[in-house]
Amino acid sequence: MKIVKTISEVRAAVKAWRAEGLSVGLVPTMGFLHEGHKSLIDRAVKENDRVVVSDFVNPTQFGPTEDLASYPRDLERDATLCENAGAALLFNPEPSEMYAEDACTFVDMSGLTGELCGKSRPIHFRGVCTVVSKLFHIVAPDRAYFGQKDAQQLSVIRRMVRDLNFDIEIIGCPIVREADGLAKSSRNTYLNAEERKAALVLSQAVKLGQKLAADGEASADAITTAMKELIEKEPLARIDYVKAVDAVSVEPVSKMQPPVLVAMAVYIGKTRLIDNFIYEG
Ligand SMILES: Nc1ncnc2c1ncn2[C@@H]1O[C@H](COP(=O)(O)OP(=O)(O)OP(=O)(O)O)[C@@H](O)[C@H]1O
Ligand SMILES: CC(C)(CO)[C@@H](O)C(=O)[O-]
Ligand code: BAL
Repeated sequence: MKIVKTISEVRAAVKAWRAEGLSVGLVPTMGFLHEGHKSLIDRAVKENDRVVVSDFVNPTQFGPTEDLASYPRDLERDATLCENAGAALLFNPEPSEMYAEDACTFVDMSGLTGELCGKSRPIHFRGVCTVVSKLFHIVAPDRAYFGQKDAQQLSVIRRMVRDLNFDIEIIGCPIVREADGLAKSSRNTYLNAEERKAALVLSQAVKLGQKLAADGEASADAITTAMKELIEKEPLARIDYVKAVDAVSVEPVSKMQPPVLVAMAVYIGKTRLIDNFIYEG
């Protein structure tokens, strides 16, 4: 596996593969890779001749008071995981390689981003759409892989690909969890032992919501209220949002008319974690 830092090196590698008629998969990440990322890479390796993993903590998707500076990084460990998983190329650019100092073109969306993380992090999806568009242009993959853990991101990327006619298949991959249920996340490393225990309240709320929906509760409000009540019992937890939305339009729903995305962001101490489930009926 090659580790490259420039756009021209990525383009040269992809051009050579294309000349051989090979297919290409892309797994965009912000690094500090774990089993969740590995599940995306594994799937990409199965479905494509060559896989590119991007490892870039994208500054434009972080708000001014967010954790850009402290976001965990470990390129060496990431490279080992990617190589063992069978990736062909790890793209780890510096911010200056991705963004000219006078860059003034961004990809923004007027829908799908008004609720959930888009509401709490107002510039977030503009940054995500911009960097993912750039990665799509740089790598020009056949398929790109995203986790269901970032459910709104997946809906946003699907819509962007449709609206901007990217000729790329978007593959959504299921949430990978720790043995006790906590969704794997690079930000879990911020948690101390007490917070790690408290963080279980997110997956417990997911399980409760799933059970209520499966048992036939038709009111989205009844489900999210029960989930909030459970989370509020945990003293270290502070709810950012727990909300039910249409999984495609990301607009709030009152009835559990599938497909419904029930998503949450919860602070455990200072760490903001997300989790969700989709009710398919
Ligand atoms: N537990 C997981 N299961 C499945 N996919 C995941 C999981 N965690 C992250 N991903 C996916 O990996 C890709 C890269 O995500 P990212 O690098 O932000 O990882 P992360 O661990 O979610 O980090 P963060 O702490 O920022 O939430 C995204 O498509 C994301 O949805
Ligand atoms: C898609 C992504 C790599 C864009 O920076 C990021 O938002 C992430 O890791 O989910
Ligand atoms: N996986 C989402 C990246 C972020 O929180 O910025």
